[in-house]
Amino acid sequence: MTTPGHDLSSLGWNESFAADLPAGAVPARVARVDRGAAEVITSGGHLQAVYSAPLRRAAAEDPVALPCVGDWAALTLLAEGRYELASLLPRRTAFVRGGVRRDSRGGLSGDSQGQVLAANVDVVFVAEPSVHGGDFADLGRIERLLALAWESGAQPVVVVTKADLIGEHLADLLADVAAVAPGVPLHAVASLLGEGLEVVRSHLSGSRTAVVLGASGAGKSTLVNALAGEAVMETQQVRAGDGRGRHTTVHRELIRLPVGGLIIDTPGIRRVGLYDMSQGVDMVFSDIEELAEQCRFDDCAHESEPGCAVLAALESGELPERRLASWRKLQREAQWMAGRADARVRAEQTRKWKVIHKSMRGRSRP
Ligand SMILES: Nc1nc2c(ncn2[C@@H]2O[C@H](COP(=O)(O)OP(=O)(O)OP(=O)(O)O)[C@@H](O)[C@H]2O)c(=O)[nH]1
Ligand SMILES: [Zn+2]
Repeated sequence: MTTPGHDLSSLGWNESFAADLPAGAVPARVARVDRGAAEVITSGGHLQAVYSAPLRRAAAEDPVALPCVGDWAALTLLAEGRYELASLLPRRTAFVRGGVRRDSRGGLSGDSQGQVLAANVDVVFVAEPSVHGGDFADLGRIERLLALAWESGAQPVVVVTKADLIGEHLADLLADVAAVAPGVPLHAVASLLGEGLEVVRSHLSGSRTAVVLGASGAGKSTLVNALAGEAVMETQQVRAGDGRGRHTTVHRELIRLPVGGLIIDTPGIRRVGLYDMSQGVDMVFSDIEELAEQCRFDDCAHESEPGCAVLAALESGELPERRLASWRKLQREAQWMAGRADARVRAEQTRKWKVIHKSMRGRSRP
């Protein structure tokens, strides 16, 4: 095993990853990916590493095997002095877009055509403004983003941003948000005023890696800059102010904060709220799942069944109507998405059979 420089631990390297590193390989974290190559950070600095032939073959079989930002990779030194990205260390967590099951996460044998958007994320900050376009924080959006966060395997943390805009009603709002985020740390910040940042920052200690999910204008970039203590991300004001488009700046996807900790920010992660989720829904609504276990019938649909614990909780006011509706809506979405993933697997199987048939026909011909 190579002894990594102290640099690597600031990138999130630890003994657990070290135990997975093949003998003689050089560890590196993927900062950005291109076609067939990745920009990685080693203890020696940034370098480009081309994918090995076995890695490319595995990726052709299943795109989940493709390196993505946040991955830890094993590099081997080629004769010409260049580095090759030989393999990926098993992922601890992953944001996967498109129907890859949890058990295949990070493995090299996903069962459908998924795409990994970010790997080895420890913390997911769900950013929701206290006030947004005249409305109060959107509880449904928080639930949806929490589902995605749980699905990834990372620890969700809800951050109510722009707390200065709601004034004296903050405590009431936080109580509402806490009710839709059982068991999830909840903080309020006013990034522009530098308030509430310390406790949010503490989730990054030990060089942990975070992503920030939230709607456009939720204050994600402002939050990251405030956490960093300097401008590491472009905010909407900057973009509007200097009139330059985003394309003019070199956009970093793995951002190391000067105060410690890392942030992954990619276009894919920015759009992740529009993608799918499934098991995450059960975790966000653990209170309803627990109620459902007490229903008289195992297959209770919580519509009109006698002895339904969910309806009883609704009746008593213990379970807010809005939350039940939100649960039903997200469940329907998750089912629809799961159905699409199944369809994709079926299409894939059909394709494989066609290939096999073709080769068999080819063989029987002279
Ligand atoms: N009042 C107040 N405004 C804030 C605060 N944080 C951010 N804003 C403002 O909200 C707007 C959006 O902030 P950004 O940080 O650019 O939002 P974003 O989530 O990164 O937006 P996208 O890049 O579009 O996804 C900017 O005009 C910020 O100045 C805050 O703590 N208080
Ligand atoms: Zn029921």
